[in-house]
Amino acid sequence: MNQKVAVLGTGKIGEALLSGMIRAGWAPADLVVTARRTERAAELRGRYGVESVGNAEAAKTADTLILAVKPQDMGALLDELGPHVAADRLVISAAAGIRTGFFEERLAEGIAVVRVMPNTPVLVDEGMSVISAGRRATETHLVRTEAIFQPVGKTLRVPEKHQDAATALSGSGPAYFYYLVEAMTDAGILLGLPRAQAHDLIVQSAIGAAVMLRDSGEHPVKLREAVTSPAGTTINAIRELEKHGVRAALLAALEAARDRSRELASGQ
Ligand SMILES: NC(=O)C1=CN([C@@H]2O[C@H](COP(=O)(O)OP(=O)(O)OC[C@H]3O[C@@H](n4cnc5c(N)ncnc54)[C@H](O)[C@@H]3O)[C@@H](O)[C@H]2O)C=CC1
Ligand SMILES: O=C(O)[C@@H]1CCC=N1
Repeated sequence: MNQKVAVLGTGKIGEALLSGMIRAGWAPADLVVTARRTERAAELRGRYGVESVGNAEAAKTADTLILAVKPQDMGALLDELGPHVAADRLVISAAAGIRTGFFEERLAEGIAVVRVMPNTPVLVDEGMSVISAGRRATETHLVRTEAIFQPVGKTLRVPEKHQDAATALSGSGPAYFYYLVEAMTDAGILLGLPRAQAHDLIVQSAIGAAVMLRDSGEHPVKLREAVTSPAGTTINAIRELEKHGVRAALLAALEAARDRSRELASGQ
C-alpha cells in the first residue's frame, strides 16, 4: 500500500475510517487529514500520528481523496479543491445523497469518482460499506476503494440508483438498533429492573441475535419462531408489536430516510 490517502473533513465518519485504516496497517505517513478547526487537527495528529494539512495541500499530495464533510458542505469543499485535484486522482465521497455526477461536473475531466455509504460500525471493523462507481471509475478504482473499506467490515457494490436505499438501510441502520435498545431498556425499567441490568440484558440479547442471524444462515422468521413458544410470552409481545404497527412504522421510517437522501442530492 504505497498510495497516499487523504481524509477531508475528519468528523465522526472520517475519523472512524482513519482509525480503521491505521488498524488495518496503513502507515500514518501515507495518511493525511484535513479539519476545519485547528484544535481538531491537533487532536487527530496527536491521536493517530498523521499529518494535518489544508484541503488544497491534501488534494495535491494524496492519490486518493476521501470526502467526508456533510452533504451541505460538499459544494464549498469542491469549490476549494477544484483547481488542485489532478486528473489521475481517485475521489471517494462518503456523503449521503450526493451523486457522483455532482463531483464529476465540478472536478477536472478524467477524475474518477466512487460513492461509498459506510456506517459507524467501521469503528469496530464490522462496518457495511456500499460502493458505486461514477461514470469514470474503473475496476481498478473500485478495487482501490475496497482496499480501504474491506478491512473495516463488509463491502457491497451496487448500481448508484440503489445508494439512497442503501443509505436508509445500512448507513442509518445502526441508529435504528440503538433506538430499539434504548426503548427496550426503558421497558426493563417499567418492569422494575435496575437500568444497568436492563441495558446488559438487552445488549447481550441483541449481540446474540445478531451473531445467530449472521452465522446460522437461517431466515429471521425461523429464528423468531424458535423463540415463540405456543401460548408463551413472546407471542404476547409480538401481538402488541403488530397492534401498534411497528412493522408499518419501520417501512415508513426507512422510506423517509431514503427520501431524505434523495433530497440531499439537490442541496436541501
Ligand atoms: N455519521 C454517520 O453515521 C455517517 C455519515 N456519513 C456521511 O459522512 C459525512 C460526514 O458525516 P459525519 O461524520 O456524521 O459529520 P461530522 O459533522 O461529524 O463531520 C464532518 C466534518 O467535516 C468538517 N468540515 C466541514 N467542512 C470542511 C472543510 N471545508 N474542510 C475540512 N473539514 C470540513 C467538519 O468540521 C466536521 O468535522 C456526511 O456527508 C454524511 O452523510 C456517511 C455514512 C454514515
Ligand atoms: O444521518 C445521516 O444523514 C448520515 C448518513 C447515514 C448515516 N448518517
